[in-house]
Amino acid sequence: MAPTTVTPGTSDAFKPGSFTPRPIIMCGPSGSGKSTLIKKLFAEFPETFGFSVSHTTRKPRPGEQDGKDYHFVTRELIQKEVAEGKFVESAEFAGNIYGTSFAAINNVLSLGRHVILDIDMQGVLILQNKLQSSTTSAAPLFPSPPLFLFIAPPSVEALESRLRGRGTETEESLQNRLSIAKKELEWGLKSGSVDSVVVNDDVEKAYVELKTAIFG
Ligand SMILES: Nc1ncnc2c1ncn2[C@@H]1O[C@H](COP(=O)(O)OP(=O)(O)OP(=O)(O)O)[C@@H](O)[C@H]1O
Repeated sequence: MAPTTVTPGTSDAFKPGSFTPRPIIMCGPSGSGKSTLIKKLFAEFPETFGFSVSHTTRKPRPGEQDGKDYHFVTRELIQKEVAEGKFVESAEFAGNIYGTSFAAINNVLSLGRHVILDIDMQGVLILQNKLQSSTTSAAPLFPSPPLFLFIAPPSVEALESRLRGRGTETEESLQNRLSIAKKELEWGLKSGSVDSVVVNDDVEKAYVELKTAIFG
């Protein structure tokens, strides 16, 4: 049987203005297919989803615009704002700091779009902790509750073969990703860790499950 698809014109659940925009947190082991699924969502629903603009301390490349491609900031500023709790997550990569601020996410939500975030398990745990502490505070972190989704590979063996097939990893980084993946799977598949788990065996089937998790 052909998989059911959410087709424009047959449902209002994805039309701008007819849903409450939420942060959608996608996590799952490296190679589980997060980018593949996110790309499909943006291609099918370009008006429904938005990207948050990240901050970085690296210098702009030719053609890059401040506030559009990135918020280009100094190391001092981002470190201060991270310490003040203004960032959902931040990380140092190749000598530069990158991060996603709550303000960047809320900007997308204020445009009436769901905002998709691809965050690793450590980042999700930190965010879930912050959300828990913020329930007692007057200022919530987001205007609507985030949806936590875990994208799982069908098996660790399939994950390994996909990562090898992608051809982006050295043997060392592959082994490192696999050992982190085992811990992430243990956490993600445990009841209560996330709102929904999507097992990415067949990509089209996983995509339908993802849309059901988001649009209901
Ligand atoms: N259902 C699937 N069946 C087979 N291959 C898949 C499937 N889904 C994704 N892939 C392939 O697996 C590889 C990893 O997918 P992808 O890059 O989307 O993972 P990711 O979770 O975004 O990884 P990372 O966190 O490292 O960015 C890619 O080469 C992709 O084309």
